[in-house]
Amino acid sequence: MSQSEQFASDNYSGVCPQAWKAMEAANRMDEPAYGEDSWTQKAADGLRTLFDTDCDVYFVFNGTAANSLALASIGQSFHSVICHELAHIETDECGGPEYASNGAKLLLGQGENGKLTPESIEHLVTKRTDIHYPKPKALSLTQATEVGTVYTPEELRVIRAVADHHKLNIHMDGARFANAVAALDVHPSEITWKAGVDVLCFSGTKNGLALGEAVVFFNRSLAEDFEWRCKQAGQLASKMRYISAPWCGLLEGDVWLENARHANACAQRLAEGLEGLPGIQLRYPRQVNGVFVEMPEPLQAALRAKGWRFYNFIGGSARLMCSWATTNEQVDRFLSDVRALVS
Ligand SMILES: Cc1ncc(COP(=O)(O)O)c(C=O)c1O
Ligand SMILES: C[C@H](O)[C@H](N)C(=O)O
Repeated sequence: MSQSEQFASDNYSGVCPQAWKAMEAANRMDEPAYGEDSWTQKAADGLRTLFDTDCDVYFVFNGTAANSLALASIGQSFHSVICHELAHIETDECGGPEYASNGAKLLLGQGENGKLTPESIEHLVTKRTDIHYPKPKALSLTQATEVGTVYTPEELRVIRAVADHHKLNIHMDGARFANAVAALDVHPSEITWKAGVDVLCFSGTKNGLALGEAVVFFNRSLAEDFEWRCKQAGQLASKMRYISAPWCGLLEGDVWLENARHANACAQRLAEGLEGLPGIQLRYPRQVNGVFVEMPEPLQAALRAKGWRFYNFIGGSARLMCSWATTNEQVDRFLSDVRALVS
């Protein structure tokens, strides 16, 4: 399958040139291991500059590890984590968060367009306060959400007020955090620590890296002993520079933001091209790099027969995901195939 036939996932894309160049630069000489290298220092400092705050930064291999270990740093085994019923930590991490925290329970909330509402949070926290109920301790928000929508700074502030009232820490699954920043056109701090987020799992994998997620603790008290947690979980890379150097490639000149803007723009082009075609309607508002459409089954089958790849997610809608590597030509070719099939 060539890149040109897929809208399956931003996880399918290759490494962006800037990250690759930084990887080559890090490959020129030996460097200390286990994060003691100059690239890891540079990448961590770069993220502190980006967020404009003195946060603790750690690099792990993938998003499930980042989410699981970050949540395990917030709550104990007898606690619970409130998340949306469509959250990746619930649907696609194979019990990772529960396992890493030795049993913390996920409490599933609701909300339109994949976003937890303050009311849903309030309900889950207050519906039971007896000793038999796992005590709510953390709130997990996915930004951008699994259905391609974003929490606005104001929505985050309202949720923070509820979290403060119930002494909850906030974890942010930032698998597509860059796309949310690009879509909202805000400074990254506006939708993280200034909105009361305690820890962010910032994905590099979906933003042009081969692998590598940054776990960014804005609430540094939660980061205590996190490196030991990573080591025990097999998430302390000996040659850490091969994760952190590409991160430097993303941070240099805000490549991370350009990659996200491009992916979002491709999704917008796709959504606009699909709008109004017979039998096709958007399932969720297109806000970042994913387009979720209701599409007749025969049309989906015909597109797949032509070699196009995409997942059916979230109630059967087709998810069309764009990445830094998506091209306008690819989008236009898909649209032309769809138009030919529906005419
Ligand atoms: C919303 C979301 N969170 C987290 C992840 C991290 O998953 P992985 O463990 O595959 O890197 C993904 C998928 O890649 C995702 O879509
Ligand atoms: C869902 C799957 O696990 C992956 N996170 C993706 O978005 O493609």
